Amino acid sequence: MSDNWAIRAQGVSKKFGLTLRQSMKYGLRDSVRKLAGRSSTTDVLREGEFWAVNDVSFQLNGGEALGIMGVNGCGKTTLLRILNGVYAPDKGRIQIRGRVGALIAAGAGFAPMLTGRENVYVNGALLGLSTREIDGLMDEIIAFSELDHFIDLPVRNYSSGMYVRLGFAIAALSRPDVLLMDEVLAVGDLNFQKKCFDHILQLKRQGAAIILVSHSPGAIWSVCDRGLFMNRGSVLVDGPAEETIRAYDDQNSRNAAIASSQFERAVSAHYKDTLDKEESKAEYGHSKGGTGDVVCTSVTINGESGPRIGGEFQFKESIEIVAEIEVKEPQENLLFRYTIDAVHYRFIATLDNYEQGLALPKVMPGHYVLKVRVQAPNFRPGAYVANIGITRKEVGVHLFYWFGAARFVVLHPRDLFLYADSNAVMHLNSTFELKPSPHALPEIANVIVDGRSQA
Ligand SMILES: Nc1ncnc2c1ncn2[C@@H]1O[C@H](COP(=O)(O)OP(=O)(O)OP(=O)(O)O)[C@@H](O)[C@H]1O
Repeated sequence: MSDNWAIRAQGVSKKFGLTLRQSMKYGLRDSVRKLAGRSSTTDVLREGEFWAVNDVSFQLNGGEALGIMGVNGCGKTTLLRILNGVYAPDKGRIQIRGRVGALIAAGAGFAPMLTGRENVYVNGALLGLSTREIDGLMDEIIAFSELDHFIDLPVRNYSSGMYVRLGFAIAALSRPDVLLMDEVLAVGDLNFQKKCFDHILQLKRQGAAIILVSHSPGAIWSVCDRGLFMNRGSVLVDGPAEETIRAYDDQNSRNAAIASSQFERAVSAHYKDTLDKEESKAEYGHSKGGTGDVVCTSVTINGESGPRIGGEFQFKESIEIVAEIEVKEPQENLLFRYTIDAVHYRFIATLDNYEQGLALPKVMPGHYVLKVRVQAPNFRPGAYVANIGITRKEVGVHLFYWFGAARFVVLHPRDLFLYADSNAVMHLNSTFELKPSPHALPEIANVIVDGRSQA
């Protein structure tokens, strides 16, 4: 194990009570037990408590940056607060070498009645700087934060962006050995964010250990070498930044699928009465309808080896959509059409038996299974929904429709995308080529040949 470590966390856990009342009751009880010299109950969960951070261990060396990702409420900020000494862990041990600069919540740690300048002195002293050192840093802090004459106004009048500017300038310019940054940087405007990231990278080059909590894959990608992906207080991935980003993307895709189906169920329940009567409400929630001459009783999406629990597929994995169909009256020129929705867009693709070369001039009453195989679909990682519509070719009336009939998730390919972008849904097969221009210097021409670097 390297001796250049700046942070060591071993089995760190922190629990909270679900209600303030309960937390206060347990807190009081624990204090009394401590005073009476009895063993503490901090390392077990009592009724109404949960682990906000659960058995987290990692080591970070000087000059390394660690990104922490995870959905809201998974324990990222609590972990930062433990590292910063705001919370004592209920279990486990933290060791930190050197001065810790932290920006965890906008405005936290500032006395509202004091001016920005006075707060710099207070915070600088808390960081262990002498008054002389703070004097020496003051101009740099004012210039970096771009607060100008606002530095002499009480901070209670600051905007949230101004809090962040001052908070970052104090934390990052006080020559920290460890810098802890929460998502709060996103409050600043884009120019300021860029300046902060440049400064963070500079600190890293100078040997500081950086921990950055962010929901932005771009921020993690550009700053961090390693990442932790957290879920419900625990670390599920501790690895290269790309692995962490992919785990986070995959979880977001799954959550989007679950949230959209829950939303749909809630709206369906709300509209249930009207739904049964109305026939042509083309929205989620009014999810099924039509004349009923043909009905589809189930839609499942299978992978190459059969049904997929959770509807999860690898990127470009072929899918098979299987529908159970009941035809109640003889039908001519039957048309089955699937439409696919992405998280932000409706109807990004349609699949229709006529377009795909299957004419159905006459279909007699009975039960059928409709199978549609899609070879290597080019959906980017994300969550998708399949809707089915059944009509006759020449008649516009829907015999049946079902919005949100099935959902599936395309997982992040291990080695292709850096991160998913929920606005981009299609992957276009293409080739990239980089060749030296005819005017290139001979050195460049020797390095790049047909898009491949040569040693
Ligand atoms: N002081 C507290 N008292 C009780 N519960 C708390 C407290 N602070 C955080 N929690 C709970 O602990 C869990 C983890 O919260 P935390 O703020 O660490 O999550 P997070 O991953 O930083 O979320 P976000 O991405 O929304 O910032 C949440 O369920 C939250 O409600």
